[in-house]
Amino acid sequence: MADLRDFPDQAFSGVHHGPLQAGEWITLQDSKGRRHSVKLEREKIFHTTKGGIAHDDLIDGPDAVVIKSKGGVEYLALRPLMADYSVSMPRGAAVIYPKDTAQIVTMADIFPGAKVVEAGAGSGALTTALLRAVGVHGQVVSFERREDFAEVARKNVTGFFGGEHPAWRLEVGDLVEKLNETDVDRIVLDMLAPWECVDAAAEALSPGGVFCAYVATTTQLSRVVETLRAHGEFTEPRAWESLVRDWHVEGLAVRPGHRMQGHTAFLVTARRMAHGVQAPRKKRRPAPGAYGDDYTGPRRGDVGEDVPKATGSSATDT
Ligand SMILES: C[S@@+](CC[C@H](N)C(=O)[O-])C[C@H]1O[C@@H](n2cnc3c(N)ncnc32)[C@H](O)[C@@H]1O
Repeated sequence: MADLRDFPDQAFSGVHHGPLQAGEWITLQDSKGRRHSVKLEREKIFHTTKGGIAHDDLIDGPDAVVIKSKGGVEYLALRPLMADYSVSMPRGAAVIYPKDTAQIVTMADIFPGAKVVEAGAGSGALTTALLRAVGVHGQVVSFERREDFAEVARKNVTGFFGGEHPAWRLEVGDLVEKLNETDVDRIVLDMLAPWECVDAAAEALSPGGVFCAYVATTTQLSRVVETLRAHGEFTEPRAWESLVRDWHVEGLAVRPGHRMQGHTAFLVTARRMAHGVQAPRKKRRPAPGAYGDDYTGPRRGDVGEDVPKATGSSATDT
């Protein structure tokens, strides 16, 4: 095995320099912003409605050029950034989009040299970002229970880094059954039922380690948060979502774009307490609709110091 100290800083960053090479993926973008991912191959033609573009006209030339199709239409030819690659690569399972990947890398505090566990690997979009963040001196162990998806992830991740990333191990199987790592710094879960993995995650995480789940629906969100609370040895979970809106900026016409990246999923993070140490919990009122027969405390709509007065007249406010 190679000595990791021999790797230069940019080894396995997925960033290429120098002339475009046969076998590389590039993005061709037309004047309307439509993008096409193209794998450069000798003697191949990229066909457009306005004539073809010969791959050979790009191979051995510089990155970031304008190339014309035979019919005279201009295309911008660029090496893709990681964010471009992750949304255009072949998919098995749905991928995490760059807006959420960015949140995960920062808010789950993925750092160079970290030991990270991830499930499920799906198509490998998040895996790519995790590997880039931990670098060659870190470790990412990805679990994927579907063999066909694991294969897609393997191809996408090695395709991006131009070879097997030395910090990556992909395990085919269920995280709950196969996870036997310890001293894990961060665990990131993107799956249907992350609450089923809370005990296994707690066993694997170091004190202070970060648990992060990405869930699409409010019912999943509620279940994972309540499971973390019930476990006891996690700090109070934090839940949020991010919405991204581009702006149109042209002369005096400066306004929000008409479309935005709205809901994709919620993120939940919590820190692992030391083994045997319970996190202090704020006293909570039962959620509306959860009053038991023997409950005599304040109810929504009561006026009290800690109970906001109900406004409006929805059915749950009565
Ligand atoms: C939405 S996909 C993950 C996509 C991935 N994060 C990406 O960015 O490409 C969810 C994946 O989790 C896998 N999965 C669900 N539960 C799992 C478990 N307990 N252990 C391992 N993989 C699991 C599913 O097979 C599926 O491929």
